[in-house]
Amino acid sequence: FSFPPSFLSSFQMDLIYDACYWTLFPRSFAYLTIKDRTPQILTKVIDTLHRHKSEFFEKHGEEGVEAEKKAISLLSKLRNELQTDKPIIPLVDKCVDTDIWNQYLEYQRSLLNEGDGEPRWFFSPWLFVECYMYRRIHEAIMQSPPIHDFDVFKESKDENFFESQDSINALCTHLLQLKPITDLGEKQIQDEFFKLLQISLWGNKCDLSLSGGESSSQKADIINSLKDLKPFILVNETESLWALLSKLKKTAEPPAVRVDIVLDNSGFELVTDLVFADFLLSSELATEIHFHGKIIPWFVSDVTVRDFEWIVEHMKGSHLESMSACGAAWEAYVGMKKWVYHDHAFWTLPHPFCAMPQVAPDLYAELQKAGVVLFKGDLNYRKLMGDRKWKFTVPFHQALSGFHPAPLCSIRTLKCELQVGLQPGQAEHLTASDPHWLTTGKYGIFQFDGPL
Ligand SMILES: O=P(O)(O)OC[C@@]1(O)O[C@H](CO)[C@@H](O)[C@@H]1O
Ligand SMILES: [Mn+2]
Repeated sequence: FSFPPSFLSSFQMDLIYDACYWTLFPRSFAYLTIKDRTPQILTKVIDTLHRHKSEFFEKHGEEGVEAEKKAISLLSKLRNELQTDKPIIPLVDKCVDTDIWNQYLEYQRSLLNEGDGEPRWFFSPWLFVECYMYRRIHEAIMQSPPIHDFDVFKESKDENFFESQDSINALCTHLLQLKPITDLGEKQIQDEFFKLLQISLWGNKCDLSLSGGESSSQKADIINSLKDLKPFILVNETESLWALLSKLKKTAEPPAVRVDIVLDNSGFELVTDLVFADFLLSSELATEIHFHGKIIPWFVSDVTVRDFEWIVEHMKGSHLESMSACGAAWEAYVGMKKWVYHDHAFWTLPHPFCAMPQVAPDLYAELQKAGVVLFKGDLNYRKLMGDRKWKFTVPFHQALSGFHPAPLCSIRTLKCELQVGLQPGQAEHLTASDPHWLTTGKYGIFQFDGPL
């Protein structure tokens, strides 16, 4: 396709360029994601369906095999649309979010109307097309009953969990050794708080969409690596979170502190989040934890309710003692409603979070009940920041564009070109020493936006 597209005036080009990350700029990370990574993920999905053919037959007979063929043909069509830069077409399924998706596509169209342009795969905001791709995978499966609830990414998520067993067990052993946590001194509780928070941060390295669906499990000894990893935390505002939680513990009236965690990836990362959540309860820094996950398979490794339940169950059933002890405790937390799992269609829409009060007021009201909300991962960061091309030194609060349901934190490793809240010169310095610092997941941030 021609670049830059001939129907755009240079004024429109400037507007688009400034607004957010677009897929049209060759060599940008956004462009490469759509060009290389997403077709690879689609091919893997098709292959997964192929490999489950006999399972579909055993379960559903000939109908199952027909459904598998249908899903594969829809997915091949999708891959072809992407690779030949076709226009983005409306969804045709009938899910709770179908209309909102199609309205959003209409809105994208209206932005380009003047130049008679149309949103296409390589001519759209990156966040929009990338989310759309996963929504179309879901549509293909949904339209292929009786295999409509097959999770095409389940296998890789479960594999990540099994491959990380040793690290998981070491982490659980560490947590159990601290108990009863209320017997520890204040200083030790604080040290462990920072430690487990950093583990949850580095757990975010293990996502499967950056690796094109290839295995990305945790094999190293994470607890003993924290010291070496510390210099890679570019913004570290963990002290502010500690200060807020210790204050709430002393002053909350009635004495209840709710912490919400907007989850990212299943497998090792989810376990690090659950270990931290367990620590918050056991140290009485929080009295209830609310988790938020996705309603459909998303960005390969993101947590759905099935993954959440599967992990707790497999932890409990593990032959490794520490894992099974943690699994049993976690199942009990769920039973006592000290741990509550939520999901909401908003998390799998393409909207930035500043649109939440309008698009999903119920979810916004839910988050307002929290003492603090922790957002895990890179995609949540992109949505918090509206996937806009902010200057590196813009304050985190400003880039949130008014999104502030409660005090909040972002805990993410850097996997896209977006980063705010850096010191003047910090980005330039990083670029000089490590040109790919923004996209490899090697660096992390812990950013905090304080009380209302
Ligand atoms: O949200 P996560 O799991 O931390 O990361 C998801 C992610 O790998 O997907 C996109 C690339 O396809 C990137 O924006 C981002 O790095
Ligand atoms: Mn993810």
